[in-house]
Amino acid sequence: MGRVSDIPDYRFRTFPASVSAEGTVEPDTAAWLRVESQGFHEDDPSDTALGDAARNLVADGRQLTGVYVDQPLPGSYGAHMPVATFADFERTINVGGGRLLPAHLISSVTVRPTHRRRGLLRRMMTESLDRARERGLALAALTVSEATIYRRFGFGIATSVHHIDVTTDSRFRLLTRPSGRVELADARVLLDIAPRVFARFHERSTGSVDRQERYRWRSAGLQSDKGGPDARIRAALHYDDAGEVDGYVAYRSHGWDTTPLTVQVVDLVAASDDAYLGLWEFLAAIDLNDRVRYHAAPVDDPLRWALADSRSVAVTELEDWVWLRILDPIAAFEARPYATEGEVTVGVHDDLGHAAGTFRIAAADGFATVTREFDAAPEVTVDASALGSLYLGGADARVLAAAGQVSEHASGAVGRLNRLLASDTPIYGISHF
Ligand SMILES: CC(=O)SCCNC(=O)CCNC(=O)[C@H](O)C(C)(C)COP(=O)(O)OP(=O)(O)OC[C@H]1O[C@@H](n2cnc3c(N)ncnc32)[C@H](O)[C@@H]1OP(=O)(O)O
Repeated sequence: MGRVSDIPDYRFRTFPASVSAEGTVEPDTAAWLRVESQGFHEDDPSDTALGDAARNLVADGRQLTGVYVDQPLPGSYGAHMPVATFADFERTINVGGGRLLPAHLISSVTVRPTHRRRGLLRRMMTESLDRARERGLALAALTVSEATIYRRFGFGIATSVHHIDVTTDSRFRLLTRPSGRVELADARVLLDIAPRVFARFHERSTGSVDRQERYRWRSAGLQSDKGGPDARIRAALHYDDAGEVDGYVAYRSHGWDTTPLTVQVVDLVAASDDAYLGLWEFLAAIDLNDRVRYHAAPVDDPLRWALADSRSVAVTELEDWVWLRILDPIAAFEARPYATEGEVTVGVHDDLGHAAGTFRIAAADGFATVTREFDAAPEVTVDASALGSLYLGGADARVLAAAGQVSEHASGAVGRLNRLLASDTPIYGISHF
């Protein structure tokens, strides 16, 4: 063993999450999950929670990266417990017009406090992005704990949500009645229904990221954070006029000791505008309750416009949600739709190289041809992070220019870029990973 002050040699290992045919969590997966829980200040997982979490990772097809030290100090965590965790897996993102583009999702990033700021995150991230690029993926995405970490790796805020508190007293009245009706259900039906309703939401909502396995189990009240069932979860379904379920809400009461009495939305998925408003009408009708709290409402929320008193909705927070990283500008910008015609030449700075270069985006008939330019001067310049923010149309190029994140080299180019990339539908997703 070296001197205790020495920085140890690190061993990086990437392996698939694994559970045996008999249901036993494979030891490396179990150790990785225990370290991840510690990194996010969660309880050390019970056997039930460990089993649930491991099966979810396997169902997601997650690749786990662990960083190991071979000779840990005596009495400290053993060599099987990683000092850092990282996971990646593949899911689609709706990039507009119902086009679903496969993307590289990154989550579960933790580094033990005793090993931080030695470049472990940087190495896990750069190697993961390299693997994604080799597999031909054009986009990477993550949701973040702190907004200061990932810009340096080329990620930019692409979608946002509002946290809202809705007062459900007599002022809550919809201006028009949504079609269909709502009925209560045993939350366990969501195990099957939730993915089907979500798939319809995913296809209609630009910015939506396909969901990981855990969502349906949690919404069905079958997996609490501590493992095992969550008996407080309740559910309601929205039926369209043909009797088909096109929306659901899973919710729980905060209990009698909360003032005002509060119902928390755990998950609300609507595959139609009527389902969204119908579910809100239901939530507002719950008796012995004064307030409904929801932490993933659209920034452009139809509820506010649907109410006789828009002040029933209080926005308590604007949260950055999905951060996008363009790995292949040509494939990414040719995959999304375009509502207008036009062209602009964009220069991209990218410290990691993936999106670096000058690209001409020329859009016509809803599609764009994107070409790499070697001689043409860029009309605007951005870094990779701003490119990720602009990609879906969720960020306004004029606003990013005012913020110093887009530089204009040809008069009017920022306005042209903004018109070219504007989305013809609101940008909204409800998956956190
Ligand atoms: C997608 C997700 O999973 S989000 C969850 C992120 N995880 C957490 O918040 C859990 C608690 N935090 C941690 O575990 C660690 O502090 C981590 C993962 C954030 C950082 O890990 P480290 O190994 O210390 O990062 P590393 O040494 O590779 O630093 C890479 C760069 O990020 C910077 N950085 C690291 N952490 C932070 C931070 N919290 N805020 C701002 N900058 C940061 C470093 O200064 C360094 O910058 P540079 O390379 O440009 O000089």
